[in-house]
Amino acid sequence: AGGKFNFTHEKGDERMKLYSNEIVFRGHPDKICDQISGAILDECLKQDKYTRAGIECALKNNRIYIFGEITTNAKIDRAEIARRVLKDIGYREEFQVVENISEQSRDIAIGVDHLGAGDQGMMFGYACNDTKELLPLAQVILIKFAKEYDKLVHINPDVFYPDGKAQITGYYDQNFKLKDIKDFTISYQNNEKNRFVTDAEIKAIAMTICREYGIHIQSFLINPTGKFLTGGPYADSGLTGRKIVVDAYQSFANVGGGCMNGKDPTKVDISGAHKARELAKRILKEKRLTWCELQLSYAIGLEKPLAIYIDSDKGNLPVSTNMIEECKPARIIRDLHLLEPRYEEWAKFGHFANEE
Ligand SMILES: Nc1ncnc2c1ncn2[C@@H]1O[C@H](COP(=O)(O)OP(=O)(O)OP(=O)(O)O)[C@@H](O)[C@H]1O
Ligand code: MET
Repeated sequence: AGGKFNFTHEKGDERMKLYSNEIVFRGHPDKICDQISGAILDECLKQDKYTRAGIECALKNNRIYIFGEITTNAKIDRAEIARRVLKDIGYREEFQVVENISEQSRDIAIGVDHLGAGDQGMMFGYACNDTKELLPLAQVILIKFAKEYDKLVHINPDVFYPDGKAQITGYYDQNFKLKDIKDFTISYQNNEKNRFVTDAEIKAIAMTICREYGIHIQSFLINPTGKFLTGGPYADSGLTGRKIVVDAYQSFANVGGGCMNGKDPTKVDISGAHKARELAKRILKEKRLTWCELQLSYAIGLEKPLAIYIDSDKGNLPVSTNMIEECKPARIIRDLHLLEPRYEEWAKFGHFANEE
């Protein structure tokens, strides 16, 4: 097992290196915006598979702003969708919605209508043999933890509130294999009535998940300010696309910079990223690699990717002509079924958290 980081140790130096990764919970303000963007896109795609959308949200206190570009024949109530998402996450307040949407620029549409990429940009895909999910172990642990926390919020909403996040600072050996966790940092919003009991419940969840992988947690840092009662958009405003690292590989791979949420798949920020992940997994298995990282790049309006770069523990790997064909946006959309309405789901715990 291992990852793309290969720590060189001095001869006889057995010390482990420390590396960290993080996740945010479904009720984190930025993640709320990601899920609303995804949910609006899903509703549009259900009714009109030719929908073009770049939907962004901002959230502060009880007001949600929805803006961006949507060209669709779908008849949807965006405000209602936003309120439904907030309720599903566990927010019980009334939210005001402000909208400002226009159609996609005709100048952009010309290129996309001719099957060209919806934007320029770089997208990275990554896979490693740490886990059966082909993701780094510390990432898998945090995804499982965030999913368990989400269950707690729904089972016991008067005690556990939706906002929060978690971070692992792990000890890694020279093959970049997670050996143990130095600090499991957890910030969870709660009613602050019985922290002794609720902290114990939270710790038990983390320990149970880690035990499955033979990982020991040396120390917990729980709500390190001492208190986390005020949360959600009352403590921190939210924006779509501000958690792009959580959405992808939680710091274990490079980041292209584009957001994957609220964008229809003619936009390569979403389709290119999912294709890069699929190719990384495929190449990893075919070539029995420890890790594989792939970069795709596109120009707006052009069909073929400008370049594909494949890196791995066995060095750079060649790119086939077939691979370039596969990476044309229309092929990706068809092959990966990207017109299915799964975008809200993908925004919840990261885009690669629910792969079959
Ligand atoms: N017709 C056009 N042709 C080429 N470039 C355009 C066209 N119209 C707009 N642009 C440029 O593309 C930019 C959009 O790129 P940007 O990377 O900000 O997109 P995004 O997908 O909304 O955001 P992010 O990548 O941060 O998630 C616009 O701000 C503008 O500079
Ligand atoms: N928001 C734009 C759209 O709707 C995409 C980014 S600008 C190239 O197409």
